Amino acid sequence: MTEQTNLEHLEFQAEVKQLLNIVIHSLYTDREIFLRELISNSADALEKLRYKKLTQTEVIDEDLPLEITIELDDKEHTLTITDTGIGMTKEELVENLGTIAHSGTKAFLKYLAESDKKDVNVIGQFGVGFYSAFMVADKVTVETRSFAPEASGCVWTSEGSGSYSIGETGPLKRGTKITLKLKEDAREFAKPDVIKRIIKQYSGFVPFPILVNGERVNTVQAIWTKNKNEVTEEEYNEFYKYIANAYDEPLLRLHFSADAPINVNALLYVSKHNIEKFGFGRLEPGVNLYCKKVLIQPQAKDILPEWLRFVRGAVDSEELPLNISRETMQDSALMAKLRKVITGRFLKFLNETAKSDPEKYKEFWTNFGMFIKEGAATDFTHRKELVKLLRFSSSRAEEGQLVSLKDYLDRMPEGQKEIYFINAPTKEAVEASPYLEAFRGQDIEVLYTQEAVDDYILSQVGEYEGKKLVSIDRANLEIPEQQQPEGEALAGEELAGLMKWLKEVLGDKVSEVKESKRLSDSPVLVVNPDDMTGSLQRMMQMINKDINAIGPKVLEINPYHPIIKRLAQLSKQNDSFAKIVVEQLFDNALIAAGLIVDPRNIVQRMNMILEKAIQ
Ligand SMILES: Nc1ncnc2c1ncn2[C@@H]1O[C@H](COP(=O)(O)OP(=O)(O)OP(=O)(O)O)[C@@H](O)[C@H]1O
Repeated sequence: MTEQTNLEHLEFQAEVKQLLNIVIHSLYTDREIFLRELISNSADALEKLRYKKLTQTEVIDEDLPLEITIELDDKEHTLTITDTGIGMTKEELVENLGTIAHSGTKAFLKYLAESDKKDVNVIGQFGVGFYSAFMVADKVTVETRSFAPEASGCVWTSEGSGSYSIGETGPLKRGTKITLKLKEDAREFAKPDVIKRIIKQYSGFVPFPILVNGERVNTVQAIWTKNKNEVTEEEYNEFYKYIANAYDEPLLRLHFSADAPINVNALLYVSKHNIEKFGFGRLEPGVNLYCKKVLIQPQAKDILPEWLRFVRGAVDSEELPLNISRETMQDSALMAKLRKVITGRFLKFLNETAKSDPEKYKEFWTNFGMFIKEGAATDFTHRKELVKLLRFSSSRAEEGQLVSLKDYLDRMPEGQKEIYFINAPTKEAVEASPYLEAFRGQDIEVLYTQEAVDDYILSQVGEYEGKKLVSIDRANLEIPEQQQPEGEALAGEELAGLMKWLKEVLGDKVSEVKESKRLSDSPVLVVNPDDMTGSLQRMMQMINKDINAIGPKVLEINPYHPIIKRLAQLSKQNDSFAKIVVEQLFDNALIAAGLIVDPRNIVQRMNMILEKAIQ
């Protein structure tokens, strides 16, 4: 090791410390994945260097071969991995390996806190793979020299506990060398046979030579250009592990080739985990673009629409020019054609999976449904296909069962003209709400949407197979009339008088008060005079931080309900307590609609009502 000067001791950022603590003290099932993480970092560094050379940036040690070498010393118990990649400057070292917590650090900690499996092995997918070295080493030394001609060599060392030191060093060749002093219980990782096996298992597809004690161990195979029957299940899984930086098997896989309208070979995967859900930030696209097996662009942005950024894999087309630049790629007609073919094929594949393996599709939907919704909300071109992939809970579905629009249509009674939905963050809440009363009585199915985006999509789509999609919190809902409840209803002038008085008491909060044809048990209900469903309004309340940002409602009243009948009497004297009751009824109805209501008013009013009740 070279000599170090100007050594500085620095503390790891708090979340990095926490992460290291977990990594060091966890029990692992697959700690050998540390090697894949380090190799993958080296391969990235080499890829970046290759691109620099391609774009004519000046790099030092230009003739160094692009490769990864691993030296094992079974006596000293060390493993050293060296690459001739892009290297790091001192500032980059500090930023990348210590002081700054990347979004992945937080997301990984959150994942560990929330996941039942407490699976440290997924570390690579959170972009903090380097730290996995501390699973097997009690000391890690990084010597590195950036490609930039003016940079100098630097050394970083740490024992993983709290701090690291960093300093400059004598002349180094371009690239990065990482030395692991292996823990006593990890000494097997200095044995060539063990290391060669791990490389074959996880890193067989790394597109740069990997040499172990001088012997080349990986042979790059472009399995995506082969016929399906020439590729084994194992090879598929290995390639996935390489391309997705994963340690487990994929959830879904699609391998296809086509000649028209464009030549393409594609091998695409969906992982089992969706790390964007854990606050990782936006996933980066994960499909590499090749031309005749030569990598043209890693993680190509334009090969798939944004909302398919969770897909991992390889796309190869003979028709792409080798020297295509990122800029020309963006607006090339060729890329647009490729994107169309691949997206169409992938959507078809998802639909087929939903039919042939509903359980698997459900798992996909639970983890990745958010991307399908994003697509349905933003991608007009593919909306029709995406809508078929949407799933909902429903008034007819059992707990955990999911329903598609097609399922709904298939069992809809003859004569029903519309498809009904209501926003329901939870099934329990909506099933206790007044909106369902009329539907329950008539056994008409209602789909439950979960998020505002669902309502947005359904209102944008407007109809499915010729049937209008209607939110049941709309004012002008045409449902068959309810069977009349028993007893006498308020009617005629008394009813008209009450409605007029209610409008006066509630003022601008309501645009209209009318007799309800859909209530059986509840006294009142608020409905929306326009297309803004309750969930969209709730979103507006949150965005504007204003609970009044909901616009006027239509108040429907149940003329059979005792509260309504009693109010009719009290309204004649313009009773002040009755007004309080009305305000409270209205707020109760807003709560039933899932809207946010000022709790202070409610509590104050409730206390007044209680006081009166126990007099
Ligand atoms: N061999 C290397 N050469 C150059 N830079 C490196 C090397 N190893 C790590 N780095 C830098 O350190 C950063 C952090 O590495 P780390 O493995 O923790 O995360 P990552 O590489 O961004 O994500 P992933 O774990 O998914 O590969 C990298 O993004 C890279 O900039």
